[in-house]
Amino acid sequence: MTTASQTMQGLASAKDLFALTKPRVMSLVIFTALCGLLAAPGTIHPVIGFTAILAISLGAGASAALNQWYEYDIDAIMKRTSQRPLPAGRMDRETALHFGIGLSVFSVLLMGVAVNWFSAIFLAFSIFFYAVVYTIWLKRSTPQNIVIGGAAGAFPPAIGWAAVTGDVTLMPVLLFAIIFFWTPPHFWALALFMNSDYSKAGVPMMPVVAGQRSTRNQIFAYSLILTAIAIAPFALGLAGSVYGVAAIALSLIFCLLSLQVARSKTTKPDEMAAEKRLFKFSILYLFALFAALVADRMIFS
Ligand code: HEM
Ligand SMILES: CC(C)=CCC/C(C)=C/CC/C(C)=C/COP(=O)(O)OP(=O)(O)O
Repeated sequence: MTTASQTMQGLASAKDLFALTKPRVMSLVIFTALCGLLAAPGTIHPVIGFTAILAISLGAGASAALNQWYEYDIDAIMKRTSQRPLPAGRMDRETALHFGIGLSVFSVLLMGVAVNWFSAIFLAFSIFFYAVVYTIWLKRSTPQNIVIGGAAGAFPPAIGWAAVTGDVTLMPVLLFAIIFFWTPPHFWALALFMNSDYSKAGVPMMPVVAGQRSTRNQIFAYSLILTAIAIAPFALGLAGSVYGVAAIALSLIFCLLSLQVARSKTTKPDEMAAEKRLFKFSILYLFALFAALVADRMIFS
């Protein structure tokens, strides 16, 4: 007979399995994939489209579980991550590994069988990139970890696109590039005010290795590149004026906030209002830019 406490434990581990998928971060990953799918030319049956997004969501969640399986040691050291299921001792590593591998295989097979094998291979590559290239290889070895490894988070819109068309053209490459160049300002803004966590854990994030001044300048440089790429779809005639206006306005705010970060001299996390503002806005930026792309497609097609 199942006791009340066993039922509670069962529920708690289901909650922890869900937590292992980093649902809040992945919500934006999934949204960009959905926008890639909706912005692609051609049509997809709604059930197949839904299945593609489900497969991407499961694959992204699986890669996050594998990330935490490997990182249980540094997650235990950092205050922000210390309450995750593994470092908090609510789940063993083997469970996380089996969950991550099982879900990865299922998501790729689902994509291949129900949608197309090009998208499935693309999804498998993204999972590999986040779990192995970023987490196992780069994160602990170079301050360029999030620049190169961040590519994993930039693939989903192109996977969504490929689910419809079966290929990748210039537009999904630009969508990839937008997220690729967005990731350093998004993450380094946070790394500036979370610097002590990363240095304590010995993770060579940019502010730890190159210092705050260099990181602030690089944030601004990446914001300028991001602006050029975000406007490119409009400038090249691949998106209409709704997207164009949104891209210009959002990127202008992004650059202004980055400039404030670049000009700030504070080294105290409590005083890093500009950095916190940029981090928060980075999330709104990507949501709004991709929403504008879909709105643009709906209006102009
Ligand atoms: C290597 C690349 C990236 C790194 C290192 C990174 C790191 C982080 C960290 C440390 C946080 C704060 C804590 C947390 O909620 O876990 C965060 C928050 C967030 N990230 Fe990223 N991120 C990256 C790429 C991305 C990408 C590609 C997306 C989506 C397209 C994204 C979306 C978000 C969202 C939505 C949040 C806020 C979560 C919340 O509200 O709690 N991130 N990111
Ligand atoms: C389809 C597919 C496979 C998508 C993957 C999407 C992806 C790579 C997102 C990366 C975002 C993310 C959770 C970064 C956290 O970095 P971290 O792990 O260094 O952060 P932490 O310090 O919070 O653990």
